[in-house]
Amino acid sequence: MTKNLVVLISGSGSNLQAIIDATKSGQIDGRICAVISNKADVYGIERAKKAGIKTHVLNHKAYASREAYDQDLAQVIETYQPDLVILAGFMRILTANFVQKFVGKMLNIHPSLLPKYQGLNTHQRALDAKDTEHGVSVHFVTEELDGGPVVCQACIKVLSNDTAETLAQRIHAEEHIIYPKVVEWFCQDRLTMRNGNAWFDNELLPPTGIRYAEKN
Ligand SMILES: Nc1nc2c(c(=O)[nH]1)N[C@@H](CN(C=O)c1ccc(C(=O)N[C@@H](CCC(=O)O)C(=O)O)cc1)CN2
Ligand SMILES: NCC(=O)N[C@@H]1O[C@H](COP(=O)([O-])[O-])[C@@H](O)[C@H]1O
Repeated sequence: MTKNLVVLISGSGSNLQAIIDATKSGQIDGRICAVISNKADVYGIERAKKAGIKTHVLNHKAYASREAYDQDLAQVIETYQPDLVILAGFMRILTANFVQKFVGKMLNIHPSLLPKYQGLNTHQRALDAKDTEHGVSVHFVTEELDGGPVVCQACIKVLSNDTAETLAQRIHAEEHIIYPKVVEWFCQDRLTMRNGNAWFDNELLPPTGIRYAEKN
């Protein structure tokens, strides 16, 4: 059964575009019912409009508290009765009350090999630590920031001349492959979150999830 998807963004929306393309190609058996951004004038909104997808802008700066924002955000999302909420570069920390409404059906993509480098500025942190490998993780969202069970990771080698920008470019390429793939699995009912763990085809996934092919 085609799943209802709602995508949350804050910026360029290249991961949104990858998921739009994957729904249009039939890779993902899902329909993006709405795209919601916490920032106006971001290219991700243009991408959604070009694809004929309903858009909402909920500016967090217009709210007195994170709780108040999250209450309105949840209300908008729930009107679409989503089977899956997809955070695609959504840059707001979500409250426990919000997460509880969607736990087990909310995914995030994070630009590090979790549990390394939860939070922000992951590429520079990997360079500063002189890591030889870096990568991206797709995980279920829980109250703990970037601490939810990992579903899938893609790994890249860090090159001697890499900068945060060149790492981000190469990580983006991996993101645009693994995020649509994970959403595809969820829409096939192959992926679940149970008791704080991620399960794939009824097998418990390891803490680092499924490792996508090693890439340079
Ligand atoms: N409760 C949760 N909320 C969110 C999760 C999560 O796992 N649990 N994932 C993040 C996504 N994310 C990293 O992948 C992330 C997003 C935003 C921040 C952050 O520090 N945001 C600041 C504002 C930063 C800004 O506006 O540039 C904030 O919210 O005050 C850290 C990590 C999404 N939410
Ligand atoms: N902490 C969350 C975070 O940093 N997410 C990162 O934001 C970018 C969004 O790009 P996009 O808007 O082009 O999809 C992506 O690289 C994603 O991993």
